[in-house]
Amino acid sequence: MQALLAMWAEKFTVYPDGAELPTHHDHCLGCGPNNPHGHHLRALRHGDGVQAWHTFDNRHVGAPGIVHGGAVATVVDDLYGCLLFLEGGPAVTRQLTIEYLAPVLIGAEYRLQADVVRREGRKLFVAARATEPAGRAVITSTAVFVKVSVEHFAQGSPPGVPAD
Ligand SMILES: CCCCCCCC(=O)SCCNC(=O)CCNC(=O)[C@H](O)C(C)(C)COP(=O)(O)OP(=O)(O)OC[C@H]1O[C@@H](n2cnc3c(N)ncnc32)[C@H](O)[C@@H]1OP(=O)(O)O
Repeated sequence: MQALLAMWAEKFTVYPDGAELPTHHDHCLGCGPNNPHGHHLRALRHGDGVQAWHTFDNRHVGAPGIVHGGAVATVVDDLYGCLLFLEGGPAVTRQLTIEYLAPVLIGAEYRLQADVVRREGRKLFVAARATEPAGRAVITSTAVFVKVSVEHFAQGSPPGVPAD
């Protein structure tokens, strides 16, 4: 676990515009490449924010043909988690809101964008949206993240339980 946390701290560095951002870790539900239930999200720096193109598949279905709202929230939350790589240090979700404006469809590609709206002490106020290729927004979101030290995540590895 300590090695994982040390490796993770190195990910909070400078990324040029357009650069692909790292994953949180291999088994992250949002972006981990080795999580068989995961979304395998890949995010790029886009200006001062992040963007991703994402297609949900049948593992994330809610109503037939339509993505489960919780799966959408997972991806948006993780996209914010990628935005944190541009903020120099980790933070965690304290509040997440999603406006489901139109059904998100299985098999359709969406563009996701997330940006920091403002910083206030330990708090980051962020906003995101997912749009169809033609530009119509299907979801909008806001969230409050609170900055924490890397040690915050050591809570997730109680004695005797492997980190992954
Ligand atoms: C790099 C990370 C990977 C990201 C992966 C994707 C994101 C995630 O899934 S993170 C996992 C889910 N989230 C969590 O597990 C977080 C669980 N919550 C916690 O651990 C704690 O509540 C924590 C650390 C966020 C804050 O704890 P603590 O500092 O004791 O809280 P508290 O002092 O009450 O609130 C912190 C600040 O937020 C403010 N605040 C709290 N709620 C809100 C809100 N809804 N809106 C605005 N501000 C708020 C408080 O007023 C306070 O402000 P200030 O610093 O000015 O006093």
